[in-house]
Amino acid sequence: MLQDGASHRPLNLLSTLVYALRNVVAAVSVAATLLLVGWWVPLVVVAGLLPLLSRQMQFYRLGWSLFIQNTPEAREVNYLSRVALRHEYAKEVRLYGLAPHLQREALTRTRAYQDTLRAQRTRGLLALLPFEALSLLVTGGLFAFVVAQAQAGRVGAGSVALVVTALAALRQELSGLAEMGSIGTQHLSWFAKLDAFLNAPGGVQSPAQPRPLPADGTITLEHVSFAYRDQPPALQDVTLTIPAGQTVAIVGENGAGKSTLIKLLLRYYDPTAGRILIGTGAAQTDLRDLDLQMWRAGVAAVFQDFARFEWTLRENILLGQAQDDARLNAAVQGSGLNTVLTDTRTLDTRLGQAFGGADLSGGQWQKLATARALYKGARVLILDEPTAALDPRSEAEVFGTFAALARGRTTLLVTHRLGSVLMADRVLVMKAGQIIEDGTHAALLARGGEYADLWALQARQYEDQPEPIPA
Ligand SMILES: Nc1ncnc2c1ncn2[C@@H]1O[C@H](COP(=O)(O)OP(=O)(O)OP(=O)(O)O)[C@@H](O)[C@H]1O
Repeated sequence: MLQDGASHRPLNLLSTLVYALRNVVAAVSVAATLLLVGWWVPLVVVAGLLPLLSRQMQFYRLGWSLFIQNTPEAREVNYLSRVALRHEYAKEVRLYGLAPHLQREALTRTRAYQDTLRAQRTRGLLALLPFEALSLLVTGGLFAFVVAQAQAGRVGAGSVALVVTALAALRQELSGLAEMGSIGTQHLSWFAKLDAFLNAPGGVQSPAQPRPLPADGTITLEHVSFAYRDQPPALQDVTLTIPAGQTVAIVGENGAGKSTLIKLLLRYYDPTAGRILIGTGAAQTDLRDLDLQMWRAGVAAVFQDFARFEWTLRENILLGQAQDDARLNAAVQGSGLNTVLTDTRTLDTRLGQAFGGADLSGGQWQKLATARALYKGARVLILDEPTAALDPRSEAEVFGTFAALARGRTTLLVTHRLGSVLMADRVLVMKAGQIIEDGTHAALLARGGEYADLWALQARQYEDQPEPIPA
């Protein structure tokens, strides 16, 4: 609603004010004309119109409240049309023959909304009728009075014509004023909503007086818990220290809380309880006390659901930073993106269908996202399933690069492919929001716990005779 209004509300508010001013000036001059017949005449006209005007304002207000009530419904319809039209849904929309269903749903919802709107408008208009009749009665009475005066020779025929015109004009101007008043109020309500939105508390904020970034990048979690809004905890009482420069693999079943832990480290959310500290000793600082942009500038990541910017490959890597040829070359080689480049697909090829550009395969996009993270050259590297879309050869090559890249940086690797865990100094096993095992690959295998089970399960899948999956 705010986005839609932004293109026209500010200008419309201004023109509404101008129209309202014009209505006031016109109404005052017409009322002055009527004074010629009698000082009480404009007063009677206004008194006869007031109930109608107040009803009209109510009617316009009703339109606004219906608009607000139906915003969620309008959003549903918008979403349905996005699903029907956007590229990322197209394969499944076609395969499952979704288009007629989407169309039906959108039509049903739009019709329901329009039916409510029509019924409310009809009721509102009918409610105006008695007030309309009252004002006509007053105007008619005045007209009869002026005609009687003319017959008695107290006013001329010209005055009768003047009064008839003035009565109609005054009615029109006052009605216009009521309409402008209501429309103006709607614009102001929109501004009030915009203001509330812009000043809404929530989300993470950078502190007003940030503390300096500690030189040592050790990360400590102290009794950290976190729950998404209205959800059960995704992390529960996690306590952990990751010394600067360590490479840590985080494994565990779906929904265990691995990505949530990463989101907290990037400060997309703050812990619901406990705290995250950066540095060691006296310099140790709560993550919430650091400048947000400064902290994030020191972190590079390849996300599970990395962004596919529909720009050139080069722009996808630089993301607005100045180009450093040596770094760019290292990022292209290190990510395996060099294998994606051809005579016709260079770093300056535009990607994405929106602009008629070329498209990449899932794995090629992933290499591009990796090149972006490598180019950033941060002191913390986060890899959340960074090779999920890569073929085995590319995966092996990219892991070779990661191992080299991880040297000297704190690296967190979230993965389900346990083979890739071997590059890590340490493995954390998560389950139901908690860290249930913590140690080196060898130590965890020797322990014979969850990690050893997962390892054995995955190893069996590569054997010639895998065990049957239990029913
Ligand atoms: N944005 C969100 N809003 C609400 N709940 C969420 C959100 N993101 C994740 N969750 C929930 O939080 C829990 C932990 O999810 P998380 O994504 O951290 O798991 P994960 O270990 O990374 O899983 P996977 O291996 O499937 O990627 C899950 O129960 C999930 O449903």
